Parts: sequence; structure tokens; C-alpha cells
Amino acid sequence: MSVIQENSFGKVKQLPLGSELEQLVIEHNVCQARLSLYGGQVLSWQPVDQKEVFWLSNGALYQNGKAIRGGIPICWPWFGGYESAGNHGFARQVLWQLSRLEISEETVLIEIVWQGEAQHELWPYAAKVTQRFVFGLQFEQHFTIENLGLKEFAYTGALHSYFSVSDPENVTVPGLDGAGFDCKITGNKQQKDKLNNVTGPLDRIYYSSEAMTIVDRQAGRSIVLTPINVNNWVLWNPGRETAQTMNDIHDGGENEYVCLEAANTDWQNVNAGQLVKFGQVISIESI
Ligand SMILES: O=P(O)(O)OC[C@H]1O[C@@H](O)[C@H](O)[C@@H](O)[C@@H]1O
Repeated sequence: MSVIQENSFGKVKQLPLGSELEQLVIEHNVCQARLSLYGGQVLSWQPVDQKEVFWLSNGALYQNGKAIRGGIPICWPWFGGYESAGNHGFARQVLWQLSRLEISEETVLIEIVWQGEAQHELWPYAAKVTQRFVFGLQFEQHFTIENLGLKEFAYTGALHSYFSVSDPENVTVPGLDGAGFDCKITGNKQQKDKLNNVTGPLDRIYYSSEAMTIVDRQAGRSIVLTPINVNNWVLWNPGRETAQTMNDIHDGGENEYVCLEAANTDWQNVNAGQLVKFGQVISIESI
């Protein structure tokens, strides 16, 4: 067991994650959390006196070259499919380095960095990407992209949060009602409707920068999401049929979560030398 920082408020350990990967395990007076250095991916956050906030599949794969199913996978530098490349870019499958760690009375602040050049043939640029997390009674995720090259590049991206819910059948997201969306399943654009629940199959890109509340009466809580510099929310639950074709979702897992992803799904330019940011703040309210 390797404790990398400890004081009277809490401690952070670095531990194996499966046989190939490493994770940071946070134990603090106000919350427990886990963060995989592979993918720079939050796996868990549980404020004191609350249930776990994120869903993590029992069938998740902890292997180099695979994405981990659950928590907050990073979709970057592209969201969804891009030309011949697979879904969601390479950031969720690279190793991130710990660059800052501060345990204070109210929070644990963790900063991790990935820096690279020409990581993918379809994205031959030089960039430094930083994620700053604040784990406390509230959760913050600040994603910063710096263009280290001499010409502009563009990205799309998402913080692909899997939220643990009692059952999507019981859940509403009132803020999405009436907001315009493109449906990825039918291909229909600029739709509007009102959802009575978030049972899948649902795969929608909403055009909204508003704060969102995931209302889960059965669980007795709301999850409040405040976006930072994003233009979209992506709502995804695969539904039973599709989930059964996905080998890293345990049987019935689709009935335990909903994804609501703070995203920029249209290409965003980043000039040479420029630094841009997006992110999200998450808090829990009892209802
Ligand atoms: O299986 P992946 O690559 O993690 O993607 C999961 C889902 O992620 C969502 O963000 C997409 O809108 C869906 O289309 C996709 O199926």
C-alpha cells in the first residue's frame, strides 16, 4: 500500500487497478473517491452521508488499449466517431501524470496532466491537457487544453459522466424539456419533446448550456450539474437490447445509470499557444 499524502483531514493512496493500471484512492473526512491515472478517469465519488454518485460497471475492463466503462470517461480530442477512428478519441486510453495534490479541511484537490504530440494520425498536433479535480461535499472538474503547436487545431469533447440512479424509469431531467436536440438513433435533427423518464434507448445531443438537475425521487436525491463553457448536454442510455451486445456492461447494468455529459460536440478551434477550458461542477441535494 502506498500512501502518497496524508494529514488529519484525509489521505490519498496510489494502488493497482486490475493487473495493469494504477489508481488514486481518496479517503477524506467529507468524501471517498477513486481516480484512474489511465484515462484520467474518475471512477467514484461519494460525499459523506450520501450514496455513490457515479456508476461503474461490474464488467469494466482495466486494460491498456480499452476504455473503462463507468465513472467519467474523457472523450477528447473528438466526441463520437471521427472519420475512420473509433468513438471518443484517445484521452480515455492514455496515461495521465499526477501534477498537484492538496488535502485541505474541506477538499482534496488533484491535478493530472497529459502532454503529447502526434498521438493519433487523425490528430497530429501537440497539446497539453490538464484536469483539475476538487473532491469534497461538491465535485469540480476543470479541463484545460493548451495548444503547444504553431498552428491552430480543433477538438470536440465530453465529460462522459455515468450517474448512478435507482432506475432510469424513476428519473427526470426537467431542464432538458423543450431544449432542442439531435437524435443520434433516428438521425432526426432539431427535435424537441418532454421526457417522462430516461429509460433507453436514448442517444441525444442537446443544444443547451443551462445547469441540469437529475431528479431521482426513489433515491431521494437530485444531482445538480453546473456546466462550464460547454454548448451541449449528451443524454445516453443504451436500453436493454444494445446493452446486451456490450460485453463490459454487466447484466441489467443499463437499469442502474444515466449518462448526462457536459460536451462540446461541434468542433472548437484552439489557436497556437492558446489555452481553453471547460468543465462541470456537481452537487447533491436531498429531496
Ligand atoms: O461505447 P462508448 O464508445 O464508450 O460510447 C458510448 C456512447 O457514448 C455516448 O456519448 C454516445 O452518444 C453514444 O453514441 C455511445 O454509444
